Amino acid sequence: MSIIIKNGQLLTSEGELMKAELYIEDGIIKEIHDEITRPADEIIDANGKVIAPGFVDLHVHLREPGGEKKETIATGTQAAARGGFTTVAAMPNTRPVPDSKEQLEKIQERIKETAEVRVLPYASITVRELGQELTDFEGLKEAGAFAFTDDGVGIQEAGMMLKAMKKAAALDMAIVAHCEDNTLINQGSLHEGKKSAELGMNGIPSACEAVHIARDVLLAEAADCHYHVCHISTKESVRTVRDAKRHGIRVTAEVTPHHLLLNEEHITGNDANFKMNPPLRSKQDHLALIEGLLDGTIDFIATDHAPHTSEEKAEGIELAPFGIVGLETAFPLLYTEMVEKGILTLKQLIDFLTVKPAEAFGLSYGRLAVGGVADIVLLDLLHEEKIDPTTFLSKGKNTPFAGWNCKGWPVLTIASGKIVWSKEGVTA
Ligand SMILES: NC(=O)N[C@@H](CC(=O)O)C(=O)O
Ligand SMILES: [Zn+2]
Ligand SMILES: [Zn+2]
Repeated sequence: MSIIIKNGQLLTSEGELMKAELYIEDGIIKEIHDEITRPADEIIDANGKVIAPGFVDLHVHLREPGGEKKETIATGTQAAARGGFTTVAAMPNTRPVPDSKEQLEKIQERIKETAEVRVLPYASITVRELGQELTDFEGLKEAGAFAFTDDGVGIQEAGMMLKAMKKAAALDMAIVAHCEDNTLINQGSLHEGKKSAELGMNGIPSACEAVHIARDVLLAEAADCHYHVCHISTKESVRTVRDAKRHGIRVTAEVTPHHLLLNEEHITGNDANFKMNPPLRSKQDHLALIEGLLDGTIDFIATDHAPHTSEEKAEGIELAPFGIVGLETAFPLLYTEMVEKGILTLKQLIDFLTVKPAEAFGLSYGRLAVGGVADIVLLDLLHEEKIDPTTFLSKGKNTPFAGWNCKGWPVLTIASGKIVWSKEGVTA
């Protein structure tokens, strides 16, 4: 099976767009030139489109097994493909939790059978994510675990975290942390600040996240472990990661599109589509996250795609579960709100969604290179369209961005040399 992408535009390392054509065969990029004149089974006209590496999202919830009402590996990876993502790492807060070799092998089977794009499954740090007993790291690594995390809940005890980090370091694996101290949650559903006061709701203080990061960077230093911070959200957290990096500690961090684009002041009424963990923080936190991304403190962007049913989200802010979807809106939102507004360049944004997450975890994906795997997205930077959750391929429609007018829509996605999604009328 061979494909030629004609008349596209490629970003140079200097960030300039230049005309380019790609020849793909057997899942591999075989040629990149300004013009390619050889036959192929399929010809894609990319006139006016940017050719970028398929995006890499190292934080998604696919909900299978156990949460199939919210999402499945099939629907979640269809949503990924539509959003331009060709690699996603799936969180282990499923039922059952992938906390044994057997459970992870079952998930690998389902991925093989039903996934549209590459799925890297996380394994849990502790049995059933209960924080009491470490899982079988060796067995889970053998079964193909991407890294270890108890996402959804923080590791409460420093002693348990240190043990996990030492074991992970010995296996050259990363510990990926949802940073939340249970004694500081305060039964909150929003950030403790202006909005929680205004709505008369309990708030989650910034320290709830930052104390775990401060503790964990010291533990990572002691264990010489790669420690990764999920969905960083406060200015104190950014400061702590920045300081740890300065001291040579092996820490990386991700930020979500919603924390880059929103803060508590955007929350309208009692709408649970603004409820996620960590919560939307203050305007100052919001600005600190952008600054942290620009100065290299924060390594990359991950969506934390967290689908829930409409019934669950209709319960209002205090009762609904935490989480919003992100795969199908990440690029258009970030392009429109950050690139068009001059906060990031197009190259910076694409790097934060491709080569940066890949580099942080030593993955070979997220680059366009001859001899490399053909993971590609074509982007239409000019086409304007409003975000409409009813068109989502994800089962989750829970987004606070409905109705936002965006440019920069993915129009065709190729994963491992196979067209996995295309906008109507775009394929040859
Ligand atoms: N982010 C969220 O608000 N929710 C996530 C859990 C998590 O990422 O901590 C979920 O699983 O729904
Ligand atoms: Zn989390
Ligand atoms: Zn998550």
